[in-house]
Amino acid sequence: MSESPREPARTLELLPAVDVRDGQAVRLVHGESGSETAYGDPLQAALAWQSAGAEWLHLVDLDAAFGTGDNRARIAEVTRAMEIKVELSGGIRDDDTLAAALATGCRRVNLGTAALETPEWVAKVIAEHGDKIAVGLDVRGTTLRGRGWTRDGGDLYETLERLDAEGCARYVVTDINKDGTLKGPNLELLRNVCAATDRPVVASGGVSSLDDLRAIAGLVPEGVEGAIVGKALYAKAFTLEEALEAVSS
Ligand SMILES: O=C(O)c1ccccc1NCC(=O)[C@H](O)[C@H](O)COP(=O)(O)O
Repeated sequence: MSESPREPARTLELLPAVDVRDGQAVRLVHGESGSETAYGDPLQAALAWQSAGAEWLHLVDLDAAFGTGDNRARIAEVTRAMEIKVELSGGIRDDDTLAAALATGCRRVNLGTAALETPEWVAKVIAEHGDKIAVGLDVRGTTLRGRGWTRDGGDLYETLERLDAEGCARYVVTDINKDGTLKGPNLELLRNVCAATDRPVVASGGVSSLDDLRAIAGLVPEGVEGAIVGKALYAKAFTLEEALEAVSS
């Protein structure tokens, strides 16, 4: 085992996103319910990213995140069909939803609201499941947002310090103001989070170009491990093959 939770710097991992609402792959703007653009069958989207060479899939149950139902069966079907690693997000907040998520065979889950509202439970599952648990730090400014990003949930850096102390293995950091906008990632936020923790960070939200991915890849030595890419792939700003090539050196 390495002394630091961070592995030595290496190639940026790319996680194409499939966000599921009402059974369909969609993209939102700023994560806002009602701002959906639909992109069809989530399984077809996921299989396309896998065929294009992805090693990870970021799969989100938006209905579970918003409390408007769930896509549990669809999410399980997609996860089971994947040969690549899957990170599951959205509405995982208690023993039942965590057990259902892990039973799909996903590689890890991303907890958001629970880390803000039920910190004792999150500490317990971090202790039980180790690096199968990541925490999503979804922020506007430095204020965390939960319940599908609709409610304030405390200060980013105070929460990060607490989760670090509890042994959280990694963080998925999203600037909500950038998410789904194609306005570019918040590199300053990523740098600041990397400076505040020794755990790996997965960047999410706003990627619009190959240059954005190269800029995030430039933060690998500071602790960024991966980047989630949603809208840019669906909008065909670049292909996943081009993205993988751009971050491969
Ligand atoms: O991940 C969640 O739990 C979530 C909850 C509520 C709204 C959105 C949520 N996730 C969105 C994503 O993870 C996006 O797929 C990701 O940030 C990609 O963003 P972009 O590249 O800007 O499309």
